[in-house]
Amino acid sequence: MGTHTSEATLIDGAAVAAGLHSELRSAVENLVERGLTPGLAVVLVGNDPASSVYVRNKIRRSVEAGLRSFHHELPSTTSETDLLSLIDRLNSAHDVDGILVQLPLPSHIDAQKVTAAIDPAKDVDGFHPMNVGKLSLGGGALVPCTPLGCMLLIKGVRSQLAGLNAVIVGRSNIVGKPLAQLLLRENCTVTVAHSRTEDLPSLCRRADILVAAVGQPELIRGDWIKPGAIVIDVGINRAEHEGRQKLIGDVDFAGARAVAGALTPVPGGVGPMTIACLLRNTIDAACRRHGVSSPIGNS
Ligand SMILES: Nc1nc2c(c(=O)[nH]1)N[C@@H](CN(C=O)c1ccc(C(=O)N[C@@H](CCC(=O)O)C(=O)O)cc1)CN2
Repeated sequence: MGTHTSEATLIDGAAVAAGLHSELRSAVENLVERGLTPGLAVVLVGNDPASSVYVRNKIRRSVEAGLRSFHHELPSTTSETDLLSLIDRLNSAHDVDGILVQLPLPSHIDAQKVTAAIDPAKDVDGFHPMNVGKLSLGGGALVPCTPLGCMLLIKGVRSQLAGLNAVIVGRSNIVGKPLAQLLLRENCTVTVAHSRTEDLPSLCRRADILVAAVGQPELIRGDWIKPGAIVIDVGINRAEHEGRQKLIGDVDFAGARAVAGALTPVPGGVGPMTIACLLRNTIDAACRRHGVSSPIGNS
């Protein structure tokens, strides 16, 4: 990536997401004129405070974009059977194109069973085994929203990624694993690191693209970063600072800023892209279900 001397460019995820939202609003307008109003059903079980905020924002953004929005808020005592029968009804509902069950679910409910019960064609989270398989085989999948958002941000910095070394710290089904598939598809050399990886700092120093999705505040230090690298911080860790709640990423922001070429902040980086990509997936799912050409570009 050449010699690096200046401070990293900040990747403004909030601004990119705002641009995407306005593109999606126009796309929905276009579809409504053609007789199709995409519908998104959002299901929240329990009252986890962060999940409640995310769900509220998903509903607000869906309504702003002109989508039909369906909202199901269930108590934390809801049985797995009752949740599965709601999913059954949503699978059969003609006006529902996308179904999202907010995670995490209460511990008495098997999240994998719930995910697998969603019609893969309506699985706008991209978590169903059918979509996971299609993503790894290379086509036609609904792609998980956070990794999709990461890719849009990375490609906004650099459109050709072939041959670059990408290191993802974190192997979750929601972020690390699907993002590895997306980066492989771009011909990156991908390494997925985790808690048992030996000498993580040295591995990270080899990364042209470094993604931190591990849920450990400021784990990635400035001196773990290759000069000029693209650094994507997916971490959202909540901490008390002078009596106030503060969000901290998985990357030491100040340290990284002095070394990286481009860097996402927390908040305002990857997070806002997640909801924008959810709406994008809902529009895609609606177009596919109804055999209508999608008005959204493929970037
Ligand atoms: N069914 C799903 N559950 C969860 C997902 C998901 O993609 N599907 N991802 C996360 C939570 N999430 C969306 O659901 C999400 C996380 C963060 C943000 C966001 O905008 N973050 C802001 C900060 C907001 C704050 O104050 O907390 C930012 O980073 O700037 C949006 C959505 C787990 N569950």
